[in-house]
Amino acid sequence: MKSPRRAAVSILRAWTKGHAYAESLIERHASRNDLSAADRALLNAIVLGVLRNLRLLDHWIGELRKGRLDDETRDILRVGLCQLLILELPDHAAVFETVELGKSAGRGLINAVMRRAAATKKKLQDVSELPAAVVHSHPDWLLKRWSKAYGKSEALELMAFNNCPAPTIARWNPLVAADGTEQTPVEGLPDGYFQIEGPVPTELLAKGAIYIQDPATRHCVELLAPQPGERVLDACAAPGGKAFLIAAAQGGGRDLVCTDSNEKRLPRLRENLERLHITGTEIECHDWSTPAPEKWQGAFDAILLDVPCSNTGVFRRRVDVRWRLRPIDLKELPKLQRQIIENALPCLKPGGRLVYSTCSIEAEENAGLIEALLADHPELTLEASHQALPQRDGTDGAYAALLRVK
Ligand SMILES: C[S@@+](CC[C@H](N)C(=O)[O-])C[C@H]1O[C@@H](n2cnc3c(N)ncnc32)[C@H](O)[C@@H]1O
Repeated sequence: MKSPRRAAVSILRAWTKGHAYAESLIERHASRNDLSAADRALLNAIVLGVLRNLRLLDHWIGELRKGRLDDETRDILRVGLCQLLILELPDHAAVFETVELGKSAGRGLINAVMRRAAATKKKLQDVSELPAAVVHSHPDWLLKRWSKAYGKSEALELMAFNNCPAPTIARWNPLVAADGTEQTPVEGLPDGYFQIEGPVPTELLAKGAIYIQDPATRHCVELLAPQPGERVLDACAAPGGKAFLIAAAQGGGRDLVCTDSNEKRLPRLRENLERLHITGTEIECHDWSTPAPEKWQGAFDAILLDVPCSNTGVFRRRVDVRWRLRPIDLKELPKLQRQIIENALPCLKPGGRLVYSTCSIEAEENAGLIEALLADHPELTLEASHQALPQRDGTDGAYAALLRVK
Protein backbone atom coordinates (compact mmCIF):
# COMPACT_ATOMS: atom_id res chain seq x y z
CA MET A 1 0.00 0.00 0.00
CA LYS A 2 1.33 3.42 -0.96
CA SER A 3 1.29 6.44 1.31
CA PRO A 4 -1.00 9.23 0.08
CA ARG A 5 2.11 11.40 -0.49
CA ARG A 6 3.75 8.76 -2.66
CA ALA A 7 0.47 8.24 -4.50
CA ALA A 8 0.33 12.02 -5.09
CA VAL A 9 3.76 11.94 -6.77
CA SER A 10 2.71 8.96 -8.95
CA ILE A 11 -0.46 10.79 -9.96
CA LEU A 12 1.48 13.92 -10.90
CA ARG A 13 3.94 11.84 -12.95
CA ALA A 14 1.04 10.15 -14.77
CA TRP A 15 -0.79 13.45 -15.22
CA THR A 16 2.24 15.12 -16.82
CA LYS A 17 2.83 12.23 -19.20
CA GLY A 18 -0.72 11.36 -20.14
CA HIS A 19 -4.05 12.83 -21.03
CA ALA A 20 -6.13 11.59 -18.10
CA TYR A 21 -7.81 14.20 -15.92
CA ALA A 22 -6.69 14.63 -12.32
CA GLU A 23 -9.99 13.47 -10.77
CA SER A 24 -9.93 10.12 -12.59
CA LEU A 25 -6.27 9.57 -11.67
CA ILE A 26 -7.00 10.32 -8.00
CA GLU A 27 -9.96 7.93 -8.03
CA ARG A 28 -7.91 5.17 -9.70
CA HIS A 29 -4.95 5.51 -7.32
CA ALA A 30 -7.11 5.78 -4.20
CA SER A 31 -8.98 2.55 -5.03
CA ARG A 32 -5.85 0.70 -6.19
CA ASN A 33 -4.02 1.57 -2.96
CA ASP A 34 -7.07 0.92 -0.81
CA LEU A 35 -6.62 4.25 1.00
CA SER A 36 -8.54 5.04 4.16
CA ALA A 37 -10.98 7.98 4.08
CA ALA A 38 -8.42 10.21 5.84
CA ASP A 39 -5.59 9.25 3.45
CA ARG A 40 -7.90 9.72 0.49
CA ALA A 41 -8.75 13.22 1.73
CA LEU A 42 -5.04 14.04 2.12
CA LEU A 43 -4.29 12.68 -1.37
CA ASN A 44 -7.08 14.79 -2.80
CA ALA A 45 -5.90 17.91 -0.96
CA ILE A 46 -2.30 17.47 -2.11
CA VAL A 47 -2.98 16.68 -5.78
CA LEU A 48 -5.64 19.39 -6.18
CA GLY A 49 -3.46 21.80 -4.16
CA VAL A 50 -0.49 21.18 -6.46
CA LEU A 51 -2.51 21.54 -9.67
CA ARG A 52 -4.29 24.68 -8.43
CA ASN A 53 -0.97 26.26 -7.44
CA LEU A 54 1.38 24.82 -10.03
CA ARG A 55 2.87 28.11 -11.22
CA LEU A 56 3.34 29.44 -7.71
CA LEU A 57 4.96 26.19 -6.54
CA ASP A 58 7.33 26.26 -9.52
CA HIS A 59 8.15 29.89 -8.74
CA TRP A 60 9.05 28.87 -5.17
CA ILE A 61 11.11 25.93 -6.41
CA GLY A 62 13.00 28.38 -8.68
CA GLU A 63 13.68 30.65 -5.68
CA LEU A 64 14.90 27.80 -3.50
CA ARG A 65 17.03 25.91 -5.98
CA LYS A 66 18.92 27.36 -8.93
CA GLY A 67 19.71 24.97 -11.76
CA ARG A 68 18.01 22.06 -13.46
CA LEU A 69 15.82 19.50 -11.77
CA ASP A 70 14.69 16.15 -13.12
CA ASP A 71 10.91 15.80 -13.52
CA GLU A 72 10.42 13.38 -10.65
CA THR A 73 12.34 15.52 -8.15
CA ARG A 74 10.30 18.53 -9.26
CA ASP A 75 7.06 16.64 -8.61
CA ILE A 76 8.31 15.53 -5.18
CA LEU A 77 9.17 19.15 -4.32
CA ARG A 78 5.77 20.32 -5.58
CA VAL A 79 4.12 17.79 -3.26
CA GLY A 80 6.37 18.83 -0.35
CA LEU A 81 6.00 22.59 -0.79
CA CYS A 82 2.26 22.25 -1.25
CA GLN A 83 2.06 20.60 2.19
CA LEU A 84 4.33 23.18 3.76
CA LEU A 85 3.25 26.45 2.13
CA ILE A 86 -0.29 25.87 0.83
CA LEU A 87 -1.84 23.30 3.17
CA GLU A 88 0.31 24.55 6.06
CA LEU A 89 0.92 21.09 7.53
CA PRO A 90 3.47 21.01 10.36
CA ASP A 91 7.01 21.76 9.10
CA HIS A 92 8.71 18.66 10.47
CA ALA A 93 6.16 16.26 8.93
CA ALA A 94 6.20 18.04 5.56
CA VAL A 95 10.02 18.01 5.42
CA PHE A 96 10.53 14.46 6.72
CA GLU A 97 7.79 12.85 4.59
CA THR A 98 8.96 14.65 1.45
CA VAL A 99 12.58 13.57 1.88
CA GLU A 100 11.33 9.96 2.24
CA LEU A 101 9.74 10.19 -1.22
CA GLY A 102 13.08 10.69 -2.98
CA LYS A 103 15.44 8.02 -4.22
CA SER A 104 18.55 7.85 -2.03
CA ALA A 105 20.69 9.86 -4.48
CA GLY A 106 18.22 12.75 -4.55
CA ARG A 107 17.38 12.97 -0.85
CA GLY A 108 20.12 15.46 0.02
CA LEU A 109 18.81 17.97 -2.48
CA ILE A 110 15.18 17.50 -1.41
CA ASN A 111 16.16 17.86 2.23
CA ALA A 112 18.09 21.08 1.54
CA VAL A 113 15.23 22.65 -0.46
CA MET A 114 12.57 21.68 2.07
CA ARG A 115 14.60 22.95 5.04
CA ARG A 116 15.30 26.23 3.26
CA ALA A 117 11.56 26.54 2.52
CA ALA A 118 10.63 25.89 6.17
CA ALA A 119 13.17 28.48 7.34
CA THR A 120 11.93 31.18 4.91
CA LYS A 121 8.23 30.26 4.99
CA LYS A 122 6.86 33.73 5.81
CA LYS A 123 8.99 35.43 3.15
CA LEU A 124 7.93 32.90 0.48
CA GLN A 125 4.26 33.23 1.43
CA ASP A 126 4.38 36.99 0.91
CA VAL A 127 3.33 37.01 -2.74
CA SER A 128 2.36 40.70 -2.91
CA GLU A 129 5.13 41.53 -5.42
CA LEU A 130 4.50 38.59 -7.77
CA PRO A 131 2.57 38.80 -11.06
CA ALA A 132 -1.14 37.95 -10.62
CA ALA A 133 -1.05 34.97 -12.99
CA VAL A 134 1.75 33.45 -10.85
CA VAL A 135 -0.01 34.17 -7.54
CA HIS A 136 -3.26 32.59 -8.81
CA SER A 137 -1.46 30.02 -10.99
CA HIS A 138 -3.18 30.50 -14.33
CA PRO A 139 -1.65 30.70 -17.81
CA ASP A 140 -0.94 34.29 -18.92
CA TRP A 141 -3.11 33.93 -22.01
CA LEU A 142 -6.21 33.21 -19.92
CA LEU A 143 -5.63 36.22 -17.66
CA LYS A 144 -5.22 38.38 -20.76
CA ARG A 145 -8.39 36.98 -22.37
CA TRP A 146 -10.54 37.37 -19.21
CA SER A 147 -9.19 40.88 -18.52
CA LYS A 148 -10.31 41.84 -22.03
CA ALA A 149 -13.72 40.23 -21.59
CA TYR A 150 -14.53 41.17 -17.99
CA GLY A 151 -11.97 43.79 -16.93
CA LYS A 152 -8.82 43.21 -14.87
CA SER A 153 -10.44 43.25 -11.45
CA GLU A 154 -13.09 40.64 -12.37
CA ALA A 155 -10.43 38.52 -14.04
CA LEU A 156 -8.49 38.53 -10.76
CA GLU A 157 -11.64 37.63 -8.81
CA LEU A 158 -12.31 34.80 -11.22
CA MET A 159 -8.80 33.37 -10.83
CA ALA A 160 -9.08 33.58 -7.04
CA PHE A 161 -12.50 31.87 -7.21
CA ASN A 162 -11.05 29.08 -9.38
CA ASN A 163 -8.58 28.24 -6.62
CA CYS A 164 -11.16 27.97 -3.84
CA PRO A 165 -12.26 24.43 -3.04
CA ALA A 166 -15.73 23.85 -4.51
CA PRO A 167 -18.59 22.90 -2.20
CA THR A 168 -20.24 19.55 -2.84
CA ILE A 169 -23.88 20.21 -3.63
CA ALA A 170 -26.52 17.58 -4.18
CA ARG A 171 -30.05 17.60 -5.52
CA TRP A 172 -32.84 15.50 -4.10
CA ASN A 173 -34.40 13.12 -6.58
CA PRO A 174 -38.11 13.93 -6.81
CA LEU A 175 -38.68 10.50 -8.41
CA VAL A 176 -37.70 8.85 -5.12
CA ALA A 177 -39.80 9.35 -2.04
CA ALA A 178 -37.39 10.47 0.66
CA ASP A 179 -37.79 11.79 4.16
CA GLY A 180 -39.49 15.17 3.61
CA THR A 181 -37.94 16.78 6.66
CA GLU A 182 -34.50 16.49 5.07
CA GLN A 183 -35.69 18.32 1.99
CA THR A 184 -36.51 21.69 3.52
CA PRO A 185 -35.31 24.63 1.38
CA VAL A 186 -31.72 25.69 2.09
CA GLU A 187 -30.94 29.39 2.25
CA GLY A 188 -28.79 30.55 -0.64
CA LEU A 189 -29.53 27.45 -2.71
CA PRO A 190 -32.40 26.76 -5.13
CA ASP A 191 -35.18 24.43 -3.93
CA GLY A 192 -34.22 20.78 -3.93
CA TYR A 193 -30.48 21.42 -3.43
CA PHE A 194 -28.39 21.09 -0.29
CA GLN A 195 -24.71 21.29 0.53
CA ILE A 196 -22.95 18.16 1.70
CA GLU A 197 -20.77 18.87 4.72
CA GLY A 198 -18.40 16.11 5.76
CA PRO A 199 -18.45 12.66 4.20
CA VAL A 200 -20.64 12.06 1.16
CA PRO A 201 -23.86 10.24 2.21
CA THR A 202 -23.11 7.10 0.23
CA GLU A 203 -26.36 5.40 1.24
CA LEU A 204 -28.51 8.21 -0.21
CA LEU A 205 -26.37 8.21 -3.34
CA ALA A 206 -26.58 4.43 -3.74
CA LYS A 207 -30.36 4.35 -3.48
CA GLY A 208 -30.70 7.21 -5.96
CA ALA A 209 -32.27 9.64 -3.50
CA ILE A 210 -29.70 12.31 -4.41
CA TYR A 211 -27.39 13.27 -7.26
CA ILE A 212 -24.30 15.45 -6.82
CA GLN A 213 -24.37 18.48 -9.08
CA ASP A 214 -23.77 22.23 -8.99
CA PRO A 215 -26.96 24.33 -9.07
CA ALA A 216 -25.69 26.08 -12.23
CA THR A 217 -26.49 22.81 -14.03
CA ARG A 218 -30.18 23.50 -13.76
CA HIS A 219 -30.35 26.72 -15.84
CA CYS A 220 -30.37 24.96 -19.21
CA VAL A 221 -33.04 22.45 -18.14
CA GLU A 222 -35.16 25.26 -16.66
CA LEU A 223 -34.99 27.06 -20.02
CA LEU A 224 -35.91 23.83 -21.84
CA ALA A 225 -38.85 23.34 -19.44
CA PRO A 226 -39.57 19.74 -20.53
CA GLN A 227 -43.22 18.75 -20.04
CA PRO A 228 -44.63 15.30 -19.29
CA GLY A 229 -45.43 13.48 -22.53
CA GLU A 230 -43.11 15.56 -24.72
CA ARG A 231 -40.50 13.71 -26.74
CA VAL A 232 -37.14 15.06 -25.60
CA LEU A 233 -33.60 14.48 -26.85
CA ASP A 234 -30.55 14.97 -24.62
CA ALA A 235 -27.90 14.71 -27.34
CA CYS A 236 -24.64 14.98 -25.35
CA ALA A 237 -25.96 13.21 -22.29
CA ALA A 238 -23.18 11.33 -20.47
CA PRO A 239 -22.83 10.97 -17.52
CA GLY A 240 -26.49 12.02 -17.15
CA GLY A 241 -26.70 14.98 -14.77
CA LYS A 242 -29.02 16.95 -17.01
CA ALA A 243 -30.89 13.85 -18.20
CA PHE A 244 -31.77 13.38 -14.51
CA LEU A 245 -33.21 16.90 -14.33
CA ILE A 246 -35.17 16.39 -17.57
CA ALA A 247 -36.60 13.06 -16.39
CA ALA A 248 -37.41 14.59 -12.99
CA ALA A 249 -39.35 17.38 -14.74
CA GLN A 250 -41.16 14.87 -16.96
CA GLY A 251 -41.99 12.56 -14.07
CA GLY A 252 -39.91 9.73 -15.56
CA GLY A 253 -37.62 8.80 -18.46
CA ARG A 254 -40.00 7.14 -20.93
CA ASP A 255 -40.14 10.04 -23.39
CA LEU A 256 -36.44 10.82 -23.21
CA VAL A 257 -33.76 9.80 -25.73
CA CYS A 258 -30.16 10.13 -24.54
CA THR A 259 -27.19 9.96 -26.86
CA ASP A 260 -23.45 10.50 -26.59
CA SER A 261 -20.65 10.02 -29.10
CA ASN A 262 -18.38 8.35 -26.57
CA GLU A 263 -19.40 4.72 -26.28
CA LYS A 264 -17.23 4.30 -23.17
CA ARG A 265 -19.31 6.89 -21.31
CA LEU A 266 -22.62 5.15 -21.99
CA PRO A 267 -22.41 2.46 -19.26
CA ARG A 268 -21.94 5.19 -16.62
CA LEU A 269 -24.91 7.10 -18.07
CA ARG A 270 -27.00 3.92 -17.99
CA GLU A 271 -25.95 3.14 -14.39
CA ASN A 272 -26.69 6.69 -13.23
CA LEU A 273 -30.17 6.70 -14.76
CA GLU A 274 -30.96 3.27 -13.34
CA ARG A 275 -29.79 4.26 -9.88
CA LEU A 276 -31.90 7.42 -10.08
CA HIS A 277 -34.99 5.29 -10.88
CA ILE A 278 -35.23 6.66 -14.42
CA THR A 279 -36.60 3.87 -16.58
CA GLY A 280 -37.64 3.46 -20.20
CA THR A 281 -35.08 5.95 -21.55
CA GLU A 282 -33.66 5.14 -24.99
CA ILE A 283 -29.85 5.32 -24.86
CA GLU A 284 -27.78 5.28 -28.04
CA CYS A 285 -24.32 6.10 -29.25
CA HIS A 286 -24.42 8.87 -31.85
CA ASP A 287 -21.90 11.43 -33.00
CA TRP A 288 -23.77 14.67 -33.66
CA SER A 289 -21.00 16.04 -35.82
CA THR A 290 -22.60 13.72 -38.39
CA PRO A 291 -26.20 13.87 -39.65
CA ALA A 292 -28.91 12.28 -37.50
CA PRO A 293 -30.50 9.00 -38.57
CA GLU A 294 -33.81 9.18 -40.42
CA LYS A 295 -35.80 7.98 -37.36
CA TRP A 296 -34.94 11.15 -35.43
CA GLN A 297 -35.65 13.66 -38.19
CA GLY A 298 -38.53 15.92 -37.08
CA ALA A 299 -39.06 13.68 -34.04
CA PHE A 300 -38.55 15.90 -30.99
CA ASP A 301 -40.50 18.60 -29.17
CA ALA A 302 -37.42 19.68 -27.28
CA ILE A 303 -33.67 19.10 -27.61
CA LEU A 304 -30.88 19.78 -25.13
CA LEU A 305 -27.40 20.21 -26.58
CA ASP A 306 -25.03 20.26 -23.61
CA VAL A 307 -22.04 20.37 -25.92
CA PRO A 308 -18.37 19.59 -25.30
CA CYS A 309 -16.65 22.88 -24.41
CA SER A 310 -13.57 24.51 -22.93
CA ASN A 311 -14.91 24.08 -19.36
CA THR A 312 -13.66 27.55 -18.38
CA GLY A 313 -16.69 27.97 -16.09
CA VAL A 314 -15.73 24.98 -13.95
CA PHE A 315 -12.02 25.46 -13.28
CA ARG A 316 -12.53 25.26 -9.51
CA ARG A 317 -13.81 21.69 -9.99
CA ARG A 318 -11.65 20.64 -12.95
CA VAL A 319 -8.47 22.12 -11.57
CA ASP A 320 -6.12 20.85 -14.27
CA VAL A 321 -8.07 21.98 -17.34
CA ARG A 322 -6.35 25.39 -17.27
CA TRP A 323 -3.04 23.63 -18.02
CA ARG A 324 -4.48 21.50 -20.83
CA LEU A 325 -6.54 24.13 -22.64
CA ARG A 326 -4.81 25.93 -25.56
CA PRO A 327 -5.86 29.12 -27.38
CA ILE A 328 -6.41 27.06 -30.53
CA ASP A 329 -9.12 25.06 -28.70
CA LEU A 330 -11.24 28.20 -28.54
CA LYS A 331 -11.10 28.33 -32.32
CA GLU A 332 -11.71 24.61 -32.89
CA LEU A 333 -14.44 23.93 -30.29
CA PRO A 334 -16.96 26.45 -31.73
CA LYS A 335 -16.69 24.69 -35.11
CA LEU A 336 -17.68 21.37 -33.50
CA GLN A 337 -20.39 23.05 -31.40
CA ARG A 338 -21.90 24.67 -34.50
CA GLN A 339 -21.81 21.33 -36.37
CA ILE A 340 -23.65 19.63 -33.50
CA ILE A 341 -26.37 22.31 -33.60
CA GLU A 342 -26.71 22.09 -37.39
CA ASN A 343 -27.20 18.32 -37.23
CA ALA A 344 -29.66 18.50 -34.35
CA LEU A 345 -31.91 21.25 -35.79
CA PRO A 346 -33.61 18.99 -38.39
CA CYS A 347 -34.65 16.68 -35.53
CA LEU A 348 -37.03 19.30 -34.10
CA LYS A 349 -40.75 19.10 -34.79
CA PRO A 350 -42.21 22.29 -36.31
CA GLY A 351 -42.41 24.86 -33.48
CA GLY A 352 -39.98 22.77 -31.42
CA ARG A 353 -37.33 24.22 -29.14
CA LEU A 354 -33.66 23.65 -28.56
CA VAL A 355 -31.47 24.63 -25.65
CA TYR A 356 -27.78 25.02 -26.36
CA SER A 357 -25.61 24.91 -23.26
CA THR A 358 -21.98 24.95 -22.17
CA CYS A 359 -20.00 25.24 -18.96
CA SER A 360 -17.84 27.86 -20.62
CA ILE A 361 -17.59 31.59 -20.00
CA GLU A 362 -16.08 32.35 -23.44
CA ALA A 363 -18.20 34.42 -25.84
CA GLU A 364 -17.02 32.38 -28.86
CA GLU A 365 -18.68 29.28 -27.40
CA ASN A 366 -21.74 31.09 -26.09
CA ALA A 367 -23.48 34.34 -27.12
CA GLY A 368 -21.10 34.89 -30.06
CA LEU A 369 -21.83 31.45 -31.46
CA ILE A 370 -25.60 31.88 -31.07
CA GLU A 371 -25.47 35.30 -32.74
CA ALA A 372 -23.70 33.81 -35.79
CA LEU A 373 -26.17 30.91 -35.84
CA LEU A 374 -29.18 33.26 -35.81
CA ALA A 375 -27.71 35.29 -38.68
CA ASP A 376 -27.64 32.11 -40.81
CA HIS A 377 -30.99 30.71 -39.64
CA PRO A 378 -33.85 33.17 -40.00
CA GLU A 379 -36.27 30.38 -39.00
CA LEU A 380 -34.84 30.44 -35.45
CA THR A 381 -35.67 32.86 -32.66
CA LEU A 382 -33.72 33.33 -29.47
CA GLU A 383 -36.33 33.28 -26.69
CA ALA A 384 -34.04 33.53 -23.67
CA SER A 385 -30.47 33.06 -22.55
CA HIS A 386 -28.60 32.86 -19.29
CA GLN A 387 -24.92 33.24 -18.51
CA ALA A 388 -23.77 32.28 -15.01
CA LEU A 389 -20.36 33.69 -14.12
CA PRO A 390 -18.41 32.23 -11.19
CA GLN A 391 -16.98 35.60 -10.08
CA ARG A 392 -20.45 37.24 -10.09
CA ASP A 393 -22.81 34.39 -9.16
CA GLY A 394 -20.62 32.30 -6.89
CA THR A 395 -21.57 29.12 -8.77
CA ASP A 396 -20.04 27.24 -11.66
CA GLY A 397 -20.02 29.18 -14.91
CA ALA A 398 -22.62 28.05 -17.42
CA TYR A 399 -24.35 29.36 -20.53
CA ALA A 400 -27.73 28.38 -21.94
CA ALA A 401 -29.74 29.71 -24.89
CA LEU A 402 -33.32 28.75 -25.72
CA LEU A 403 -34.03 28.73 -29.47
CA ARG A 404 -37.35 28.05 -31.16
CA VAL A 405 -37.84 27.00 -34.75
CA LYS A 406 -40.72 28.67 -36.62
C1 LIG B 1 -20.54 18.56 -21.14
S1 LIG B 1 -20.52 16.86 -21.34
C2 LIG B 1 -22.20 16.45 -21.09
C3 LIG B 1 -22.62 16.38 -19.66
C4 LIG B 1 -24.03 15.84 -19.49
N1 LIG B 1 -25.00 16.58 -20.26
C5 LIG B 1 -24.44 15.85 -18.04
O1 LIG B 1 -25.19 16.74 -17.63
O2 LIG B 1 -24.02 14.96 -17.30
C6 LIG B 1 -20.40 16.71 -23.07
C7 LIG B 1 -20.63 15.31 -23.59
O3 LIG B 1 -20.67 15.41 -25.02
C8 LIG B 1 -20.13 14.24 -25.55
N2 LIG B 1 -19.77 14.56 -26.96
C9 LIG B 1 -18.62 15.11 -27.41
N3 LIG B 1 -18.69 15.25 -28.75
C10 LIG B 1 -19.91 14.79 -29.12
C11 LIG B 1 -20.55 14.63 -30.38
N4 LIG B 1 -19.95 15.00 -31.50
N5 LIG B 1 -21.78 14.07 -30.40
C12 LIG B 1 -22.38 13.66 -29.25
N6 LIG B 1 -21.81 13.78 -28.05
C13 LIG B 1 -20.59 14.33 -27.97
C14 LIG B 1 -18.98 13.91 -24.64
O4 LIG B 1 -18.65 12.53 -24.74
C15 LIG B 1 -19.54 14.30 -23.28
O5 LIG B 1 -20.10 13.18 -22.65
